Amino acid sequence: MTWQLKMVELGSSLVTYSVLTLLTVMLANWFYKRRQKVLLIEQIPGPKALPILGNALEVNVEPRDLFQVISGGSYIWSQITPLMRVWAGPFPLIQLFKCSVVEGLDVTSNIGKLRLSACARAMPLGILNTKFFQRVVGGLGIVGGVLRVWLGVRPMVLISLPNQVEVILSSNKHLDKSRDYTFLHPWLGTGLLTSTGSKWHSRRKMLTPAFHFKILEDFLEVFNSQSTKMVEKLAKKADGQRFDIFPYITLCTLDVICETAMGVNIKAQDNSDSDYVKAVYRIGALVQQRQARPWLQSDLLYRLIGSSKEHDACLKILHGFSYGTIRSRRIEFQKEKTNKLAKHMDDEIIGKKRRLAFLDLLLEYSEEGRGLSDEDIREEVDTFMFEGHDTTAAAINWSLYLLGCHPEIQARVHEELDMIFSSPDQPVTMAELREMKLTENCIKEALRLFSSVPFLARELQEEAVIDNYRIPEGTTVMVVTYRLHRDPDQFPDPERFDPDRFLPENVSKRHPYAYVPFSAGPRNCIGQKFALMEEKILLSSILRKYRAESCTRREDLRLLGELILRPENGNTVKLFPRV
Ligand code: HEM
Repeated sequence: MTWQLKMVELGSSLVTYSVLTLLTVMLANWFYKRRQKVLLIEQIPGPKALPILGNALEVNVEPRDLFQVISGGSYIWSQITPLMRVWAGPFPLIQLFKCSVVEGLDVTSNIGKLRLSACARAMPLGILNTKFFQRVVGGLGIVGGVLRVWLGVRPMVLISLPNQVEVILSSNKHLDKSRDYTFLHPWLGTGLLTSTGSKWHSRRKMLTPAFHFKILEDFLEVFNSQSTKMVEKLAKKADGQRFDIFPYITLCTLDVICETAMGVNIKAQDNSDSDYVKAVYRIGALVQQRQARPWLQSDLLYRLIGSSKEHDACLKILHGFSYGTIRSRRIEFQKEKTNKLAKHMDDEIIGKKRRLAFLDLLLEYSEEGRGLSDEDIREEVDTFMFEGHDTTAAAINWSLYLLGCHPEIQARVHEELDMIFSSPDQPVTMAELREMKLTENCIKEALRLFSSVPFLARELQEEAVIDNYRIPEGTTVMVVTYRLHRDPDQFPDPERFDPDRFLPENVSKRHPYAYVPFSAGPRNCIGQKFALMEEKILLSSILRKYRAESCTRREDLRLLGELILRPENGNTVKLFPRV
């Protein structure tokens, strides 16, 4: 018996020993890999990072200051070297940007010292006037030319030079979105914006034809009718008094996207108090809040101390609306299919062709047996709702803002529009769209200075080499479009609003990745043609009737870089009827 007991004891201690050895080996392996990664990340200059916390204290600012933290912080370091590494806790984040010299900078080496006096001189540039800036400059004192950020234990690398951005955006390997997008999952699921791998590939292939210009042409009617309504609403405001035009434009773009994506006119311009409209706005703010506050990122903590109840209430309204629309369109779709021939003939006789919303196309794909469930369709429709209205609203507002600051350029746009249109109420067709060259260049230049989407982030699935820095797998790389678009080599005198930068002869001189408001490469914006058409129609419909004056000076602008980049205090303008 005793020898048997001994055998059992030996056996169990052998098991314990093996398990412990295995755990030790796994742990050692993890530490070794982690160490390798940290060593690589630490090659990239950046501010000193605390253990565990990394640079989390520097980035723990109000959401409204976060944009300045990233673009402003990157700016300081960019004076010294073009690549910046920041540790977001234990995670590094790297930013690539342009090396340029600011008067007063004391660059003692590639990793130089930034004197307070230099910072004080840099502040009037209007980019750096933030708490973060002062904290970094005052607290860290010496900064390397390149900024890497550790968000806790998470490394981030910020990039903003065209050749560096090309490495990430042109690649077929670096297609995965960073974990910051996961907070959109409850609303958007894994639709085109948030999905990865084979799901993203097959969806992208399926959805690309839905943005063919023949289909977009059908949407002209929606763009025209909704912009007419917006201009009517603005008539009451066109008395030379100051007002915030931002909500007028946003509600119009919301109406446009609802009608084009789901085929439903929610009349947001008439009823901005509807539950759906309110939920769309509120959920965007809640997602942003969560992204900016590390302690709200765990689901459990979000439930305990976050706004999860409000978040869920918004979701219920949003999903309820989308599913309701999908169900009723599906029933209609089935009926129509049965009566297809008769209906087709009716339409032919009265010369009318039914316009299809994106949802109808998805239903068609689903009926063709392409494996799209109602949930799959809902994900895509909600993605269009999310990506397709705030982005365009911001772009139109920024264009109008800049034209309102530059009356001489606005006068040229008025001249162009007067040449193209015989009356201010004439609906826009493809022919007029093609002719609005200066208007389009103004929109492009506004998107350069104030890109609706101010940052893009990818999580590397394999190592990337940027400017001889090896950036390990698992690192978040963030493209800071705001800085990229201010590269003086690509855009001389970068702060100047100059639509002629987009004349073909000037565009051809630039690096293909110098300008990426719609991202670039395989994961670029699928809706960019739609967006430009809509922007041209909405902006021109305002400018055909009114002259705009902006009430905020460029130097007084406060930027709010949340999911979308917008002016913190709205877009206050004065409108005057054109005679
Ligand atoms: C001025 C307007 C717009 C701007 C500046 C813009 C910008 C962008 C950017 C920068 C991305 C890449 C995002 C990332 O990588 O994180 C993107 C992706 C996307 N956009 Fe847009 N967008 C605009 C309008 C639209 C519209 C009107 C729609 C739909 C109707 C749309 C649908 C999408 C979708 C579905 C994606 C994901 C594409 C993919 O990952 O394959 N966007 N957009």
